[in-house]
Amino acid sequence: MRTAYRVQDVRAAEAALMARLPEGALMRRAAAGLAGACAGLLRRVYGARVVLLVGSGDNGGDALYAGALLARRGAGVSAVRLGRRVHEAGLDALVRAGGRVADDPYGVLARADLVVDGITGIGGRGGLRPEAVPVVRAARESGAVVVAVDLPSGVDADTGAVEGEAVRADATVTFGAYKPGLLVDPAREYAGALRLVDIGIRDLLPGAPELQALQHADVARLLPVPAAESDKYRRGVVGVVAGSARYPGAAVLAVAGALRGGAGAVRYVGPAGDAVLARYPETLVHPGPPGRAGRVQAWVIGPGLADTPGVADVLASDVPVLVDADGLRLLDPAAVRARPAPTLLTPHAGEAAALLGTVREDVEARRLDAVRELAGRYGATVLLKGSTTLVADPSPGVPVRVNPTGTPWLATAGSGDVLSGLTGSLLAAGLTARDAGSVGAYLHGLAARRAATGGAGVSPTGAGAYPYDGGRAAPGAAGGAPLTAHEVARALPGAWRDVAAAAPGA
Ligand SMILES: NC(=O)C1=CN([C@@H]2O[C@H](COP(=O)(O)OP(=O)(O)OC[C@H]3O[C@@H](n4cnc5c(N)ncnc54)[C@H](OP(=O)(O)O)[C@@H]3O)[C@@H](O)[C@H]2O)[C@@H](O)CC1
Ligand SMILES: [K+]
Repeated sequence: MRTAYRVQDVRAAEAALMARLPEGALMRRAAAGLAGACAGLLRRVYGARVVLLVGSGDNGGDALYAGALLARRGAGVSAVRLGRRVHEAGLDALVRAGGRVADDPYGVLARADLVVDGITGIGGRGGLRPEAVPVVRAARESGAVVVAVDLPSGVDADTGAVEGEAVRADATVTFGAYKPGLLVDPAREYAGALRLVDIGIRDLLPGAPELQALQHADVARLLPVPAAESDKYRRGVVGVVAGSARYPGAAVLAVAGALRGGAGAVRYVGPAGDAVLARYPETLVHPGPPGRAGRVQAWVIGPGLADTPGVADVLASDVPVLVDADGLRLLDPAAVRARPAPTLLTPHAGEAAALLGTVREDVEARRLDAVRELAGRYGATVLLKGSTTLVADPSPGVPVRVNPTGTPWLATAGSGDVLSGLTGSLLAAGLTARDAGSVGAYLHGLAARRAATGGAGVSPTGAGAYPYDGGRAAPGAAGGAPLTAHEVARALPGAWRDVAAAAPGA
């Protein structure tokens, strides 16, 4: 499992460790890790042209010490000063190693092989300052590999917000712990491939991180496995209330997901029974209302529902309920809060904005805050869809889960319907709402990657989600081809097998 910690927690852990270590030891560890990563990104260090963008603080200090190490290995290293101050000891080290301060930033950037962004790290406030903007643009346009130190400068470490412009890195080398902004959009997009350098603070961080990103082995442990004596009812029945005369396809896609989510049977309730049966004859079909359809262990309601009634009926049940799409528009917040059984809401940014009484752009700009706020307000688990899907528990202090397997190819009609069915099925099979949401999102993303790439190009270790292979690959840039929601559903069993193979002892 990858975890991310807030700046205040990282700083507290660093302070506790620094008190026990000689002066400068932590920065030397950070710089050594950074220089090693830079060397790995250069074909050859000797003779390579490296430009350091150096801000006022210790982030610039890291860049300068790493630059000194590269200069000692024969790189030509130039520092571009962008702050009001500079880390003097770091600058001394660079100059002693043969590096220099650039008189012509644009000239050295135009010839650079590698640019090290040390403008700001966890001490940065607001976006990039105006004087840094043209320099950062020149770095990007130079064609050099851009490596961010700790964080891409200009992104907010704790929230993942990006105000104005920020550095777009090919890779980010971060110290001690991931920061939330490295894993959550929009900042995640700026970070490129991630590498974590251990500087020894791990045991000094608090027990509960701010964020958790599951990997294959974590998901494998959570997958429902039928016992020898299981029958379809013991494995769980998921009820799917979806589709309408206008949108029968949503019912078919939600059922397609539900059939691949581990429940023993899928009960479809609604007007699209014929369309569902034509594609999936194994489905149990009932015209409704849900209260009369028979016993289920979890409900999914919402995809393609239009204005079909049923939401109140389902919310009144005593089993876990997943509400998506049109269901979100029709739900009564008081009824959600009053439920004794778990509720999982699965909005995209626009639906989340409607639930919060704000606009979509606001949710997209501060996804982590928005998902926590929604979960608190509704007393429900909330899965906020997006390229970095988030799952928040209603109890404060429980880490938010961030899904690492998303791909831009998933932004296709009907893929959310598949996710609803899949996740509801995991709920029926007995997973908690938080686990069902994070496992559902993980499998769904992985299935989309498999479908988009024809099964290739997906790392079975889960490391592929944040590729760091010495190259420039970033999530979503993994290649692939357009896909349909049906293809995502069809790729789910393969994704499931990939993940299950990572289980300890599998
Ligand atoms: N602590 C440790 O042991 C270790 C820390 N480590 C490293 O230190 C980093 C944190 O260092 P930090 O605290 O000095 O903050 P940092 O991010 O360099 O920026 C601070 C200065 O930048 C300025 N500034 C602010 N906003 C700005 C903006 N928008 N645009 C431009 N400038 C802006 C502002 O100064 P001002 O210019 O206002 O005088 C502010 O004082 C951390 O990310 C990691 O890399 C590692 O070596 C491991 C050990
Ligand atoms: K930086």
